[in-house]
Amino acid sequence: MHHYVPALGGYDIAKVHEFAEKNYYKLGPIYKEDLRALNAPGDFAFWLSDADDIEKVYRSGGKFPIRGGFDSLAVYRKTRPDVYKALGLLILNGKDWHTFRSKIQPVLLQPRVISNYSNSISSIADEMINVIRQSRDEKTLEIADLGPELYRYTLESIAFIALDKRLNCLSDYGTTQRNIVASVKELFHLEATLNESFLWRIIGRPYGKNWKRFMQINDEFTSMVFEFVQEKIKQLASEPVKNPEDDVSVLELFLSRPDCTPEDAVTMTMDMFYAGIDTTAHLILFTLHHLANHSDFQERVYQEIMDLSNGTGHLDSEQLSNLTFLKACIKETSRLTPVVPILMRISQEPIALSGYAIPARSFLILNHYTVHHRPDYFTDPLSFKPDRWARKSREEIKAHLFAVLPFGHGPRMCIGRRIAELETLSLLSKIIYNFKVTAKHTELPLSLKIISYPDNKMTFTFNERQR
Ligand code: HEM
Repeated sequence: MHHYVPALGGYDIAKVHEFAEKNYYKLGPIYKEDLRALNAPGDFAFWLSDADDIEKVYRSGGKFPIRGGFDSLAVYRKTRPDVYKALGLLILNGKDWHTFRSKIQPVLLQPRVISNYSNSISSIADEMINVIRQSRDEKTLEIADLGPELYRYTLESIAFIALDKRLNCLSDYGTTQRNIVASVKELFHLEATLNESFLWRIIGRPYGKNWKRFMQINDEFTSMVFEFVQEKIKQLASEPVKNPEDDVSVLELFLSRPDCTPEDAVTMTMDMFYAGIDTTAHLILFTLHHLANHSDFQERVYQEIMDLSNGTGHLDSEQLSNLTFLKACIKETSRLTPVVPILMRISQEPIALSGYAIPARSFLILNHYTVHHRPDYFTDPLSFKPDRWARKSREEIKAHLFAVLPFGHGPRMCIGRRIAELETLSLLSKIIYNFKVTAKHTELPLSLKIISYPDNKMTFTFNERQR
């Protein structure tokens, strides 16, 4: 554990995925860390880099798999019982988690509900294409750092899906919008920074300047979302009840459930802001990086878009789901440079892994990052090869089904998966239809702050395609 002591321990916590990979080669597919000095809910962490073990852990979670994380957010939400009557999906465990998830899952994971948004997300993606055009350097056609621009797209999309509300982060990017985008980004970083603090673990609560700022931003966002939800409740009271055949928003669906309170709707929306902005932006960013570095694959994606759209570039939700080669590129991106490289479960019962007896209440660290790069699972593992996900070659290489799971697995699987996929396919298909993209960097080093962040600015050049 001493490895993690800041400055002295030698581990850079932001590079823990790289240490874990080195440790796999030194110590094997399972090794243990002593957490007793950390006041953690479990005594030991077990790092797992074998896909069979990972499968066993996912399958042994039962109805209520336990996951840790978002500890600072949990402390904050407990200070606001006026709103956070339930702590939300990111934080809850056990039966309370299951009760909350049962209200939300039928809305967010239903394909029809999310595909209803495909036209709106397509318009938001069109606005993002304009942002790209306008943000380019006039002469070089380069955008020095695409990341911050993409957060505008993912925030706008999530706000629209969750709240039925356009924030105008793309078309009318004024001071208010800039503040919202900056605060959302800061929130996630603060959560990660606060949770890394050694002292927090010892004294049992977050503290200091970062904590104050974290509470302030959370308060501001909570009030904003609460207001939107109240507005919607008023609107629903004054407008006739919609025909169930009509398009109904996620917020209306939440509010129309007898078991879902306005506070539940606020909590879920806040979770969507937390978990749905940086993640999706990074998946788009990382995929674009690989396509920009492989012009042959980029051309294949372009041809696929041209074929499916009859040259128009416009694809409906069904056509988007038929972009099989682009989907393979996204999957290969998730393997090589995952947005969520490491996941976690807390064991509820003793479990045997790689021949060892692991006690209950242990942290099981699902080290997908290392699994993704193991040469015995993937030939030429450090190369970007989307064709390995084509149905035929997948059968040939017999990729372990639990090796690459970008959205997790089982009852706790990402509840925003369908939204993330819609946003990602919609924007990437429009980018590749409109531009030939090249990248300044060939490497993509990542740092971990709950999810992966690129170490460098992501600089791309966007040349208009000639048709
Ligand atoms: C590319 C984008 C995304 C990736 C890679 C991603 C990945 C993940 C992963 C790996 C988990 C944990 C699953 C597990 O423990 O088995 C998760 C959970 C979650 N995600 Fe996502 N996610 C993405 C986008 C989104 C979006 C857009 C939303 C919001 C709508 C969202 C909301 C959530 C929530 C609320 C949870 C907690 C679910 C629960 O514990 O019941 N995610 N996500």
